[in-house]
Amino acid sequence: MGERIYELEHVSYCYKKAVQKANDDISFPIYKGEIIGILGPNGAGKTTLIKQMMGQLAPTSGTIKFQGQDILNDTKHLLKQVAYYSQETFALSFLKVWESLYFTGRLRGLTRNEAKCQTEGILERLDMNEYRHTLLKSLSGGQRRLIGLGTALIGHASIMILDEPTNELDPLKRKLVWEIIQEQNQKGVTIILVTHNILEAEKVVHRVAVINHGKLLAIDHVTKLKERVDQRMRLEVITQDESSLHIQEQLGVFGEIERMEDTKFRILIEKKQVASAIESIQDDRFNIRQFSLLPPSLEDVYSKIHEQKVGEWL
Ligand SMILES: Nc1ncnc2c1ncn2[C@@H]1O[C@H](COP(=O)(O)OP(=O)(O)OP(=O)(O)O)[C@@H](O)[C@H]1O
Repeated sequence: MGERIYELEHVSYCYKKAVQKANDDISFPIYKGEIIGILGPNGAGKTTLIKQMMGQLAPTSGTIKFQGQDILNDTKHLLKQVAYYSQETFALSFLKVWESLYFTGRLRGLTRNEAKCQTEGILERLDMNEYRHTLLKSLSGGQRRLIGLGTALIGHASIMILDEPTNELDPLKRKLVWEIIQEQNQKGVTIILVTHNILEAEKVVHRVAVINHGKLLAIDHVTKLKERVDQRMRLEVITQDESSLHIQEQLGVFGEIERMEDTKFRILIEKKQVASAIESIQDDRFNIRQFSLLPPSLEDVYSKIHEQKVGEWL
């Protein structure tokens, strides 16, 4: 699997006065050059884990090694190599957009010229040139997030930790961010990504770690995880309003059916029956407005993992 950049060994964290641990005995490695997604519901412990990986919180127990050394022994070494995109950008609120990028670059050791040049490149790439003199606090939530990503990009760190980089972004900006993440990875940057956007993340991440209630529930390559869920194809159909009342029974003959919304159904179909099912549903009596055929997805994996007992997917 290659060089281990991070090694988490039995990492736990308990906030003062908290009843439950925010992280509970988490162990896994992160490899050089990968994009690893850390998934889990609200309050699962993802941000706490990342703050520990940045040396901002010391584990209550367990160890986090960065390039073989306990990170708490040398956080300066870590900070030179890891760019962290946090959900909180308060510290930069009173800077202008260009200043937030330029000074972050200077803090990462860039010369004036390098910082200036990279600031220009990033403003261009993020399509934020027209806001260069605006204070960060006066930007919209999504625009602030983009500049937050910009501050992670400047200085060419070899590892990027991104906490919810697509939150609050419109579809085109989300697409841009996923493209930038892939571009960075192709240049050799290791990317650790926290996101709730499983559908979109699936297209870029190599491995995922799923956590809930502070515990690691699963960690593996996306393809390996997908092999462990129901392999039937998902045929999703949207019917015309008037036919939807009886349609469930009729469509049910093709496979296991689930009503997702009033006129939207999902049928699990054996691969060999897909062709005949698609031909049949086009008959007028089904009144189908739209259909799509999907293989098992990371979202299916995610749902399944949460239905099962802790430890069953490890
Ligand atoms: N500063 C804090 N003091 C006390 N408890 C905290 C603090 N920050 C987080 N917690 C608690 O720790 C647990 C994990 O929180 P964390 O922010 O790590 O979750 P998360 O997975 O990042 O959630 P989200 O997806 O909502 O951002 C939660 O129960 C949360 O209430």
